[in-house]
Amino acid sequence: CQGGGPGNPAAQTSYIHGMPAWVLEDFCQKMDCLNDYDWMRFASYVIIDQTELRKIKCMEKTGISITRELMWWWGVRLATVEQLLELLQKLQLFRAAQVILDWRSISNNNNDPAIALLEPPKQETVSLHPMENKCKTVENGIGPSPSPDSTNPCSSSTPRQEMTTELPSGSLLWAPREVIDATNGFREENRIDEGVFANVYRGQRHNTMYVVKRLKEVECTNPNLKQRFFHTEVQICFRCCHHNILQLLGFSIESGFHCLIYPYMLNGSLEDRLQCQGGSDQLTWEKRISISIGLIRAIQHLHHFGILHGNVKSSNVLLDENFTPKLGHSGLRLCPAEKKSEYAVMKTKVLQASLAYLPEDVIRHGQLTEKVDLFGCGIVLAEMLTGLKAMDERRHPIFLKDLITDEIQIAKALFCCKDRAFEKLAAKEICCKYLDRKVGQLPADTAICFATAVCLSLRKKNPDIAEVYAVMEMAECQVRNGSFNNAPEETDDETASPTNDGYSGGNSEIGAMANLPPPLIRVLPPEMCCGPMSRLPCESDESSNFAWDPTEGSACLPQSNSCTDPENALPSDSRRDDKVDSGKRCGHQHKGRGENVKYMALYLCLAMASRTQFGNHSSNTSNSLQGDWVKGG
Ligand SMILES: Nc1ncnc2c1ncn2[C@@H]1O[C@H](COP(=O)(O)OP(=O)(O)OP(=O)(O)O)[C@@H](O)[C@H]1O
Repeated sequence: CQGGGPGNPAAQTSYIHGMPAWVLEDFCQKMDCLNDYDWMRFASYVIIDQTELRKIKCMEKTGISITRELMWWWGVRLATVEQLLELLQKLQLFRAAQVILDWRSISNNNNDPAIALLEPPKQETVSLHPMENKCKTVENGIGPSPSPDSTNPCSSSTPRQEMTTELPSGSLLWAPREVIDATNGFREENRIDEGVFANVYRGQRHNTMYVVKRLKEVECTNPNLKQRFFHTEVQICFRCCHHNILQLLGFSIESGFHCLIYPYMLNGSLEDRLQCQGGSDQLTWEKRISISIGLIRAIQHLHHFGILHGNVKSSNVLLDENFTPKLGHSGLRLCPAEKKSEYAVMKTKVLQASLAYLPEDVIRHGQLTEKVDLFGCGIVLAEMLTGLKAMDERRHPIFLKDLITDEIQIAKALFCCKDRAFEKLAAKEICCKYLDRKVGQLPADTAICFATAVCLSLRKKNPDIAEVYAVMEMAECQVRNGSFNNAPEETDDETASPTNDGYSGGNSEIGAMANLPPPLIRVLPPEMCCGPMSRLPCESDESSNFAWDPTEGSACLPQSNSCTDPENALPSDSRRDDKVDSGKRCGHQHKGRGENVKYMALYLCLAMASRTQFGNHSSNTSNSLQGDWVKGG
């Protein structure tokens, strides 16, 4: 907003979206006071599509300023202030026009022809009767006559009261009775789940399945909070019409219950499908990649409209019958939680539920930015890539985000800080160690693309969703163009050779990845596997090159062989069970992140040795280190 305040010049601002907030506020107030007829008449010039218009009009029931919504709709379509003034003039809505004129006059920009055309009214009185208003102004000669179209109410002697507050049938506003009928009176059998803020019920109406989210009574001192949450949710839903965003089909706000009605997504949540809840099949790699792309698109769309989601997590990604992802939403995250104490309870709940998807700084400062959504998206992508839960109390570390960020940190420490290539290295490491082996084979370059997208999403500084999208698109392209076996692998004896493993990617980004040194873990001595860094895979055969084997998912196998502790010998099929738990099996509790740092220096040395091996380092120390390690291994 260029205006910013009443004293600021506004001459350059010609788009509606550039109007200062105080002007818009005043304008909306004036417009919202209009009777239905006048308002609808104005709105129908702005939005021709009746469905769109109905959606906005519907929001009036929730207490939202419908003019603001209308202006938003028009504003994002780059409507100009001149167009708005012209329309106001045509419809003789002088009070509202005056607000804009006053603002424009501050900037001494009265040369504008659109403004010159519009004479402010001398005595405008707003009648509750639509016709009265219209005819009076014309009779008084205030302003030019509206265009003589057939719908002009003043052209007819009989006032037409076609505008009513009643919505056409199929309204988004459900009567409480309809909601109760659809959910069998909110019967327990219809309840799908209990979210943090709402109970979720399955419902049926006219042979269509719905999901009814009934908001819980929130333990909060502010009675308006629920109302506000509801409004935000409705606002987001109406503003965000996108293939990958869950559509709001209706709402009900009467009789003490607030319900939001959505389409029923046949395949439930992504979280449930990744964990094969109810015995569902594993999601194939194709599906996982296309879900990732859909999710990124949804977030991009929201951000494009200036909306932050704040609650991106796999349980909020719903899958329809074709496994098309639909991002569900929770407007609560839009509450300025840091400001008011009454949000405290909710804030705590939000954090508890979403810790696994939030970056550290947000947990500490509670500031919601676009970065937060991308971070959450990155964790969802990581869940799909690894098949690991975002939070697992039986695992160390509990949070998947820590697992991934540790890898990124380690890779970052190895490279010069400014070198972006560390993300590619981290991606490779992540694939080696944590790629979901239950799903079947995934070409190495595709897997690394996937993992790179995860790393890019978790960037601390300037993460770029477009970059994440581009990398995932690359992965999708590879999947579409190449054929690979997606069936879960039964045996683990097929090891890809470096020549046919997909690393020869030519000039592409993937090709660039191919030039990276193989995972650093290959130079770890076996005893390290049982040491505090036992979470890092190790390789017992020092003479072998790194060979990508998606069926194994790790270059360090067989882990049991390389451990000096015989108790750690695991049957091959139980190895993957919980890779991150391997330290425990080795008789060592996995160390916390702080402890990891202690070993970072050691790991760094190893890494330097590895880089030397690939011609990146010429230090003697490193050379000798490398020699020692390789010999030692
Ligand atoms: N439209 C839908 N179709 C099918 N299942 C749904 C739908 N919406 C929600 N669910 C199911 O209900 C669960 C709970 O949804 P809900 O969005 O209320 O809670 P949540 O995402 O776990 O938490 P939060 O309240 O923080 O968003 C989902 O994980 C999903 O399994």
